[in-house]
Amino acid sequence: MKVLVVGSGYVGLVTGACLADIGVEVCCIDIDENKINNLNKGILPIYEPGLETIVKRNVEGKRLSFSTSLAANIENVGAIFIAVGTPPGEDGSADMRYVLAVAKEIGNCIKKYAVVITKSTVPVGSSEKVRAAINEGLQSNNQTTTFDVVSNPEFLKEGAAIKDFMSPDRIVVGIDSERAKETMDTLYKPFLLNGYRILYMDIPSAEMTKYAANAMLATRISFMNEIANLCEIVGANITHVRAGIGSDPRIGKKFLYAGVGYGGSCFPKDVKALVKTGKDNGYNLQLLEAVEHINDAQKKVLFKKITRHFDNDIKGKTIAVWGLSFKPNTDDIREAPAFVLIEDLLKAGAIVKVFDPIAMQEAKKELGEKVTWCRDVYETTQDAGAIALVTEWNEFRLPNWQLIKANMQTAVVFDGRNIYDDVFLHKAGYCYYGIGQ
Ligand SMILES: NC(=O)C1=CN([C@@H]2O[C@H](COP(=O)(O)OP(=O)(O)OC[C@H]3O[C@@H](n4cnc5c(N)ncnc54)[C@H](O)[C@@H]3O)[C@@H](O)[C@H]2O)C=CC1
Ligand SMILES: O=C(O)[C@H]1O[C@H](OP(=O)(O)OP(=O)(O)OC[C@H]2O[C@@H](n3ccc(=O)[nH]c3=O)[C@H](O)[C@@H]2O)[C@H](O)[C@@H](O)[C@@H]1O
Repeated sequence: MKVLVVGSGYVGLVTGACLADIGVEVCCIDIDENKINNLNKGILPIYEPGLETIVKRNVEGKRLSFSTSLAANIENVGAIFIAVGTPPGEDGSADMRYVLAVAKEIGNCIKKYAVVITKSTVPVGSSEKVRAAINEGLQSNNQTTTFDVVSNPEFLKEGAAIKDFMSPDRIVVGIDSERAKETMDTLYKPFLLNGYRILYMDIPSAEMTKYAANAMLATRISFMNEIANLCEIVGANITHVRAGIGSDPRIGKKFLYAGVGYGGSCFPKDVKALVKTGKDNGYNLQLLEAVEHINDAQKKVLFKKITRHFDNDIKGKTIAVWGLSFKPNTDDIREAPAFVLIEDLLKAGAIVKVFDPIAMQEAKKELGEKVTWCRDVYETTQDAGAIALVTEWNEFRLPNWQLIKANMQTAVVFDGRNIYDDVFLHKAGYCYYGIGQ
């Protein structure tokens, strides 16, 4: 089957590359000419472990191509994935403009039955809007081509996207036609070697499942951050508490790490969008409003600890910030907690030296000359009064603490992800602050 993937960002590229890798003929479309030109030269717009190899293999195998034109590539296509962005609008709702523009374009040029699959994260009711936009395109061209719409939200995590796509826990498919189900079975069954995990359901339930999943995960994180903050006040340790509650299988071990708040392109925007969907329907999602407020406050926790340690005077002090991406193994800096910390440090008059193994190029676009860009963690600590660990990259886990201490004016570590052993660092002569301990 020939497939189009519209939107060659994170989700579009991973979807296109993974489908090509099982033998499907895929063309990835994007309106960003620069992105497509680069992809045609083998330059990827994102850093994602393993993706470059798969893209290269399938381009060479002539199963994967890139283009700016949907119309020029639509002939004999059996399925079209819509994987464009749905950023937050000013009122927090998901901005559907890009999805609907693609739907209309599909209506303008589709000549043969195809299944139109929404992979972008979209609010309940959006698939009907997609259907209407395709029909609008068809009518304005006096066409009567038949098509089906399907909701197929994506659950991949950045940094582990290939594994998540190739070996998914589940594939959620919202559907209202048997013919479309055949297409979805054909495309997805090859990925389900370890059992049958396509969950078919009605379209609104599939759309809601995506938001409910992200909102649940965000809730767990805010919950743990609140408990961590209370642990600090009452003298408990969140690391022990996490182990204690996580070993109950009803709770589970994953996604219980307290830290500096969740970031990324999805949790913040999807929680906001779900709250807005509630409001639009006369329902106040109080829990999720609290989840968002707690997260905003948590992004300020390291700054508060730093200023408290230095008696509210960090003017002229150098602070070494380790990690800029919103989590390790990605260069994505969207809503990354590091930027909230850096802005607060700069406002308070601190000198900020930063290092990230992958995200520096992206971060430079945001921060310009406001901070000192360093080649490694050691350079950040030259004359520094403190280290603030924000992103838990592997290479930050066991640096040469002796060397670092010799560089620093005062040996203080603020560990925003609880990756260091406080006893070990105390012995090494450091003053250590974690989260919730
Ligand atoms: N990034 C992630 O890890 C995940 C994202 N999602 C959802 O998937 C959707 C896409 O997210 P990302 O891939 O991160 O976005 P992105 O911003 O990386 O990529 C979107 C791409 O769509 C292109 N585009 C916009 N309008 C277009 C049009 N009319 N025709 C062709 N291309 C067009 C843009 O140029 C851009 O390259 C969002 O709804 C997001 O919530 C879902 C799961 C994971
Ligand atoms: O809809 C999406 O886009 C995706 O959003 C998240 O994936 P992602 O944003 O890539 O990253 P996560 O690994 O979920 O981390 C999100 C944030 O939560 C933080 N986090 C995560 C786990 C934890 O225990 N504690 C914690 O603070 C991370 O540091 C990061 O800032 C979901 O995990 C994916 O399933 C979903 O498909």
